[in-house]
This record gives sequence, structure tokens and C-alpha cells, in this order.
Amino acid sequence: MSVGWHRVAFRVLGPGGRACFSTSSRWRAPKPLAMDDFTCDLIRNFSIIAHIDHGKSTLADRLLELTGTIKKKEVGKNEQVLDKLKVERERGITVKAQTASMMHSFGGKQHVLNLIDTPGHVDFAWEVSRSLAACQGALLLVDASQGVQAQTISVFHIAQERGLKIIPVLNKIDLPAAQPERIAAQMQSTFGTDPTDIIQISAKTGRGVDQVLQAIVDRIPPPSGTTTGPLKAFLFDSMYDRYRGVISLVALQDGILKKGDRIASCHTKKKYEITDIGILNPEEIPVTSLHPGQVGYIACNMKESSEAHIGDTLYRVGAPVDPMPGFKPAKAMVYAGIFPIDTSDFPKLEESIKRLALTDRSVTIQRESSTALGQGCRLGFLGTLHMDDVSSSLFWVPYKIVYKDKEVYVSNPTEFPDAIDVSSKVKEVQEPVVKASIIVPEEYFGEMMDLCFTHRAEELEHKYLDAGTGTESRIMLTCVIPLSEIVTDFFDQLKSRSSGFASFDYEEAGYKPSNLAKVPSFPWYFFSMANLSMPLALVVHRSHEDAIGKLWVKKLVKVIPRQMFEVPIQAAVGKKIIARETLSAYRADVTAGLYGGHVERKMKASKEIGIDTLVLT
Ligand SMILES: Nc1nc2c(ncn2[C@@H]2O[C@H](COP(=O)(O)OP(=O)(O)OP(=O)(O)O)[C@@H](O)[C@H]2O)c(=O)[nH]1
Repeated sequence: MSVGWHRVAFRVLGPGGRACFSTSSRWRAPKPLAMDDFTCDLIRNFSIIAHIDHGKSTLADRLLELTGTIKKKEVGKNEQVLDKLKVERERGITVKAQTASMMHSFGGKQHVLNLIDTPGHVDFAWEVSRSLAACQGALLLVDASQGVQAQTISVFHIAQERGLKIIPVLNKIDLPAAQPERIAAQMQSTFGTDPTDIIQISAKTGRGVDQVLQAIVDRIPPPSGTTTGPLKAFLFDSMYDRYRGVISLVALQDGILKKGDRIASCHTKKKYEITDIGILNPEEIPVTSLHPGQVGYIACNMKESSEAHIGDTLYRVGAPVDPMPGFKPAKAMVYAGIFPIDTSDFPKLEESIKRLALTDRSVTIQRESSTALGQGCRLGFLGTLHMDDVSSSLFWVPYKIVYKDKEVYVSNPTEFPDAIDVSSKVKEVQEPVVKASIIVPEEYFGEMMDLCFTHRAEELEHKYLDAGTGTESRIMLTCVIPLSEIVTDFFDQLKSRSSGFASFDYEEAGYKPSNLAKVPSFPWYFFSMANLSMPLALVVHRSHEDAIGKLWVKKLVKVIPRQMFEVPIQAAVGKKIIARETLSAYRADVTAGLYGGHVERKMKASKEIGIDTLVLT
């Protein structure tokens, strides 16, 4: 959506109650809104943090309605506004943010309540922490029937570490299965929440939501900042507009930001000029300026999403400031190589991948050239969620190779050393690990322990969440587990082995030495047939090498076209053959297999083994 002509459908009042904007049936250019009078004491910046499906979007909608930001909808037809906005904007903008500024009068004074969206998935833990850095408080929303879940705990910890004022809210109390007392006790034992602080609501019916609004103003401290200090703006989110490029969401710390201002990024030192500035209400409303404590959007001719570094600090050109503490650029933790089936399709593949990276800052791309697979791309993702849409090749985590004189991170199998022994230059190999937490009903505890063990989990600990309540109990299991173990089938197994009752979350926990081996000589014949000189390679933990080797050769036997002669297919670690199958020679009806359907079946089979883009014929 471009600013310019759009239907003015909101009523926004200035602090004195004067109308700055009124509903109009005509199309007209919105006059920039003056925000000067909204001083810090009249501003509250907050987030809603919750486990998936606990009602974050529904509560956001009720708050928008209650403040008159959007029109009230009939209960039951509660299509979510902020979600809908997202879909609508997808035509021009890829919006991940659901940030909105609401105006509401408390004690006769107009306040601005900035609801700041946080990504709703574990992969974005770091980004959650960054968006919470723009807030002074958070509504911790818990479903009164489901209770505390794994993600509730992780977001609580992030909010607590940031020193935010946390307002505990129990949602869905209208549900027959709701057990507010029990869940309140759970929150007390898990977070130390005082049950009298908990606000009980139904975001669906609107019951209790007015108390939430009041608590935001009463309990959350206002932001601080001065208009006289050098300009300091905190970049906490971004979205992409086809016409204007990157739109950044900023929280102003100090100084005043206006259209035409020249700003620079502390991280990249790149300079920009502000071409558009405004607030989200939840649609864009241009403003004359943004003041300390305020939250809004800016467009500044930033061309690629990767330029907007979440957590970056922006300053006025010529007046550098110290960046906000704790900034680190988002780092890909899972990699996948993608190669086109038909090598001539590479430009098309690269073009579409580049478009993806333009709009999604969490995907990084590198060109990759492989004698085996031709030209391709290596994509880096923040975590597992991002790969849902990519039915691609092998997933790969960045390993750390500790040499005698240096440490090197490798995100590509070809860079992994062939032989790792003490006599070589490599001292050790380390792999990334995560701290995982799983919450399950007690009856699935054994299954979950087994799942963790088979995925090389260590440091397993557990505790009962409902200790002493005498009810059916749930257990929280924590462990340290290699990232490579959870990027494949871990989620699926977790869900199926707990009948869908387990919730899971993880956070990065550094690197640990590991006994890994490269399985390089994937079947020699396979490569020689395809006239390849570079083998595919896998890195596996030694404890899995036999099983994985067997699995791969079994799958490859189904995929590789048969020849006029028998072809042995084998996997090897070093010189040791760990698995072997034989691909039999063609019989009389040899040509039957070469027609379309057969090739497609092979492609399908190759998808299963994760090399769907490999040239097979
Ligand atoms: N009965 C009842 N249902 C609710 C209530 N609040 C939300 N829901 C329903 O719960 C489901 C999830 O609500 P959402 O608001 O989409 O939850 P969310 O936390 O935004 O979900 P994600 O965006 O996936 O994180 C929807 O079907 C809502 O209609 C409530 O107070 N009572």
C-alpha cells in the first residue's frame, strides 16, 4: 500500500481531545498527524506474548475495537483484523508485523498505546527479544484450558530478562474446559505470579478486556527519552513494500524524527533519507514527526530487507550515537542447498530465490556451484520454521571445525574435512546445540524421554508443572540436543508420539564437541554414471552412521536409473563401507522405465530422500 490517496476510516484524537482526523466518505490525501503533544507520560509500549493459538490476535482485535481504532465486529464473525491486514497487504507488501498504535482516553487525557508485535515462533527467539526491547511491558497471555506451554515459558523468560513489566492474563475463560484456578496456580508455581495480579478474560466475547486496557496504563511504566538528545531510533521490525522498498518500524529513544531527515545505521553505516514517516493505526497514517517514546514506521529508500537489521540503532547523519546494547546480526542456523532439475532453469530459480530474500530478511542466499549438481543456491534460515515451504535438499547446520591454529564454521558439506583424527590438523569438531523444553501430559513422558534419547539429548531434567494440585499432571522436560537432530523429523515425531499434546520450544545453546563423521563416498557409481566428479556428502554422528548409511543406499537404489549391468551402491566412511545395496541390471522390458511417469516416480522418490532437484536422467 502506498501512502497517498486512501480512504480515511479512522478517528484519531489528539491529546487535548481535538480531532486530527475524521471519518470521511471521500477519498483524500491524509493530512499528516501532529504527534508533538504525546509526551512520554502519555505513551505505553507493550507486546502480547503467548504460546501459539492462546489468543494473541483475538485479544489484539478486541483492544483495537475497545479503543475505537477499528469498528466493532459481531462476535462469532471475528475475522482477525491484524491477520486480515496481512493478507490484504500481501499484494504490495509482505507484512509480518502486526504492530498498531491505539489512541485512548484515560483520566480525561488521550494516551497512545503502542501494541508491538512479536514473532510467534520459536525460531525467532532472538527477534522476540529485539521487539520486546521496544516495549516497557508485556501481556503474558495463557489459555485457561491449556495452561502454560513451552513457548509461554520461553517468552516469559525473554520478557523477564528485558526487565519488562509483565501483566498475566488468563484467556478463554468462556470455554467449558477452562480451569482458571488451576492454571493460575500453575502460573504461580512456574513464574512466581501473584494470582491476584492475573486478569481473567475472554478475548472472544470481550469479557474483562477493559481491565486489560486499564492495566496497560496503570501497571506498565511509560518510556523515557528526551527531545533534546541526539537522534536515536531503535529499529525493531521491518516489512517490504514493492514500491517503497523496506519499511522499518522504529521506537524513538531520543530526538525528533521528520520526513527529509538524513539518517544512518550504526551497524552498516549506510545513509538514508526519510521519505515517509507515520504510525500504524493499524493502517499507515503519516505524521509530521515522531517524538521520544513513540513508535512508528519510516520509509527511507532502503532497497533490500537484509539492510534493515533488527535491533540496529539509527542516528542523524553527522551526529553518531552509541548503538543500543546487545545487537548482533541475525545468523542463519540451518542451511539447505537448492539446485534446479534442469540446469538451464538456474536463472529462474535464482531470480525467485532473490525475490524471496528481498522481502524476507531471515533468509540469506549464496550462489553455489557444484560439479555434481551444477549451479545452485545455498539458503540460510534462522531456524526450522522457515524451511516448511522448501522441499529441498539436505538440511545442514553450521559445524565448527577447531584446527590447531584457528576455528572455522562450515555451512557446506564440501568444506567439511574428510578425515578427523588427532593426527590431522583438526583438533575437534563441534556442532550447534539447543536447549529444548517439552511440556507433555505425564502419560507421554516415557515416549518423550525415548524421543530425546534417540536424538542424542543430554542433560535431561524434568519437573511437574502442577505439583501439589492433585490433578492430572503435566511434565516439563528440558534437555540439550544437537540442532541437527531437530531440523529433520523431530517435530513430526514429537506430535505423533504425544498424540499432539506436546509443546516444544528451543533456544540456542552454543556449540559442543561431537563425534562426527563425513560420509563422502556416496555411491561412487551414482556419480560416475551422472558423469560427476564431486560426491554428495553427509555429516553424521558416529552413533548414527550405520543406520543413515543403510537408509540412504536403500533409498538411492529406488531412485537411480537401472543400467545394462549391475550397480553396487554403497556408503562409506573413510575406507570402511558402512552400507551396500545392488541395483540390478535391466531385464527385457528395459525401455518401459524410461517414459515420463517413471521419471516422475523417480523424482518423487528422490524428493523423499531430499534431493528433489537433482538431475537423475
Ligand atoms: N472460546 C474462546 N476462543 C478463543 C478466545 N480467544 C481466542 N480464541 C480462539 O482461539 C483460536 C486462536 O486464537 P488466535 O487469536 O488466532 O490465537 P493466536 O495466539 O493469535 O495464534 P497464533 O497467531 O497462531 O499465535 C481462534 O480460533 C480464536 O477464535 C476466547 O477467549 N475464547
